[in-house]
Amino acid sequence: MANEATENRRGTANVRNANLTSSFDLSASLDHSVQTRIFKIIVIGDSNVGKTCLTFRFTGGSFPDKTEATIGVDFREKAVEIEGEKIKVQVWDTAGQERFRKSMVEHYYRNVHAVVFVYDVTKMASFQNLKTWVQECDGHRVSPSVPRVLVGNKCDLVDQIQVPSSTALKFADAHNMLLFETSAKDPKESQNVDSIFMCLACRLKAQRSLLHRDVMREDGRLRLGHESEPKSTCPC
Ligand SMILES: Nc1nc2c(ncn2[C@@H]2O[C@H](COP(=O)(O)OP(=O)(O)OP(=O)(O)O)[C@@H](O)[C@H]2O)c(=O)[nH]1
Repeated sequence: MANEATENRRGTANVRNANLTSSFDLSASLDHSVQTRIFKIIVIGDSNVGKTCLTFRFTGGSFPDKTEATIGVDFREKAVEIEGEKIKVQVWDTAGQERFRKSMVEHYYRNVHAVVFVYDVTKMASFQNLKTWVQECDGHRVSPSVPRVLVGNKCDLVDQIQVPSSTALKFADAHNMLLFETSAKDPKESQNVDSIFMCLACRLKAQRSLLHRDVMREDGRLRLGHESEPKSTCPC
């Protein structure tokens, strides 16, 4: 069971597909002072799509009254508990504007564990630009096996939606991503926003357990014990 340590809420994701690859290289950072693993998740996409608001909603549980364009990067962290393990989810809210990201891009992608691509469902251009964001990510040698999710934000603006779910789903499928359609603004969507990050955290934890088990298999000694580990209960 995946519990959020700070709020004890569970989210059910508005997930539109589920075909992520199941193995990837994960070497989560460790906060040595408290022996807590840290998962680094970066959030990228055009300026104004709502990256800051989504990260705020997840880490602080609210929608900010006012935001300004992110310069460089903002870090936000949230302590969560997954199957009894305390984990820090470290969210890197990156700048969408080119002039505010130039000097930081290398840092965004270094040792990243998961990537969240965001577009604005009311701005077709922000969806079309996703291919550029994917190229940038690939160009920084982020392994294709690092989990990626696609988030269509601002679903509360129902009368202004320009990007049909079916179109977004095709893109997500083609790029091996889960698709979430949600709103950082609508409080009713709060659990869905949480689910984006909790889903990734659960996958990262599960993948790491798999790697551990595989290592044990190679030396043969703990094989049976690890095969009987409980399976992950990832919300997606
Ligand atoms: N209606 C609605 N507005 C939103 C939502 N999320 C964000 N906004 C608004 O969209 C604008 C941009 O939000 P930000 O979170 O600052 O966007 P960003 O992607 O971080 O922008 P950069 O920092 O420039 O990359 C702000 O005016 C927010 O209030 C949402 O879910 N619904």
